[in-house]
Amino acid sequence: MQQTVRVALLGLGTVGRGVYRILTGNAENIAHKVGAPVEISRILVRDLTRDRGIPLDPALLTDNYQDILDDPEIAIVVEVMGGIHPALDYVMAALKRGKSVVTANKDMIALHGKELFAAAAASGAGLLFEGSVAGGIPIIRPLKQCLAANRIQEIMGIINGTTNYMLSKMTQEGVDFDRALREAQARGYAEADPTADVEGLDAARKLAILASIAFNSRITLNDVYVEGISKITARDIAYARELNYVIKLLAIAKETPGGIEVRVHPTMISQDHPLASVNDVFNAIFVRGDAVGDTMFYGRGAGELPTGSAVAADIMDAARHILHKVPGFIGCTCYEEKPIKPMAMTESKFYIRLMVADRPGVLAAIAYAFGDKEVSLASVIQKHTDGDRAEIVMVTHRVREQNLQDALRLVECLSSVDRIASCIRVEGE
Ligand SMILES: NC(=O)C1=CN([C@@H]2O[C@H](COP(=O)(O)OP(=O)(O)OC[C@H]3O[C@@H](n4cnc5c(N)ncnc54)[C@H](OP(=O)(O)O)[C@@H]3O)[C@@H](O)[C@H]2O)C=CC1
Ligand SMILES: N[C@@H](CC=O)C(=O)O
Ligand code: NA
Repeated sequence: MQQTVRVALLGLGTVGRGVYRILTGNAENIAHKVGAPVEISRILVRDLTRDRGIPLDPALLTDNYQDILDDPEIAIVVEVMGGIHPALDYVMAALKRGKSVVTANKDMIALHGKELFAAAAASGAGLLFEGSVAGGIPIIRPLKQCLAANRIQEIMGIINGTTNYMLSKMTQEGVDFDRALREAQARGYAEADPTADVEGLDAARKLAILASIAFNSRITLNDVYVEGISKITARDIAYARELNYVIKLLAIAKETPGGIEVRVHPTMISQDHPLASVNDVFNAIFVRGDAVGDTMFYGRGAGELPTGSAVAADIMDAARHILHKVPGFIGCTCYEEKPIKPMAMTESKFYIRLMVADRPGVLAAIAYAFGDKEVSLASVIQKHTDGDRAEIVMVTHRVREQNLQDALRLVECLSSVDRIASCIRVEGE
């Protein structure tokens, strides 16, 4: 067996603890597979005194990154602290010194991937980020390696564990939004600022990473249309059930003749759809390639050990590359510059819930406004509410986003319409 490969962790929170547990608990198995022992030599944290809840030699801890950067024995830096600064500065500095980097930080990869790949390529260091998308599910490596010979046509999936956990609890147990979020946070699924999860930004960052790899063209967060789940109500969940749908936060990326379509939004899908039964913290990603056809990746999308599993495997890969003195990792593959399709040009079916006056002619006026913008209705449900108000729920046929938004503007102006309570896209039929 060769000499020990030394690793430093930046961060010992949910993911850091998972990586620590796996590298120490499975040390012998890992050493055999790598061909050398892999050992954690240093761990950067903010608070040196906090009880970490794991058997840990306190001498491993430091609050000074220079201790890690200046240690020539440390070959791999594992960034699991999160955020952009100082994580980016630390990772850049490590790559420039020729230390390989493993990270689970999708914020950083989605925003600074290009310069990080350039720095890694310049020094010959590895840069691996399997944990950054869909936690424990292998998806970066399959796209970069196993499916590399394909032209990828479409990616569609559930890629945020927190919101999928929340929507599952809200749908199956009637748990309210705030409690569902608190539970997801207590389980270690949520980001430090959970707004990133509930407003869809975390999924959008992951989709930007996946789409960049899939379509060989740099896609950034700004290119992704994003809507989160904060406006989803118990009423919409109940209507979804009545219509044989379930609501999921879907991430969708497609290569179309009009450009690359990249969007994250709450979506109603049929209860028979394969993604409808993906619940709790589980994620699933459907990938269609021109040669392989349809593939599906499923597993836990967040949490200590599942994410630790992906990060630890990246560490093992980086360690093998170092031992065999080969760069090994696959760098930036964005060799094309493809246009992004404007959201207004995309097409979906829509579920729309309106609060209206309960009087004759209201439905006809609404149907006329939709017809005027070439939006045709597939079904309409009308229910009485208190007094003279009513609730109308409609599902449209497939329509261009621009037409739908134009029609909603007309509907909003009708004196008999109090408000548009919800508008949720319907996919997968
Ligand atoms: N949680 C999950 O399920 C998943 C998370 N990720 C990503 O992994 C990364 C880590 O997430 P997670 O483990 O949940 O985060 P946590 O908040 O649980 O842990 C962050 C750790 O980083 C340390 N840290 C943060 N900032 C600094 C700093 N400036 N200097 C030194 N140490 C610092 C903290 O130290 P201290 O403990 O002293 O405060 C803490 O140990 C993020 O990029 C996240 O997006 C990816 C996939 C899944
Ligand atoms: N907050 C993220 C963590 C994993 O990436 C999620 O909930 O999916
Ligand atoms: Na992953």
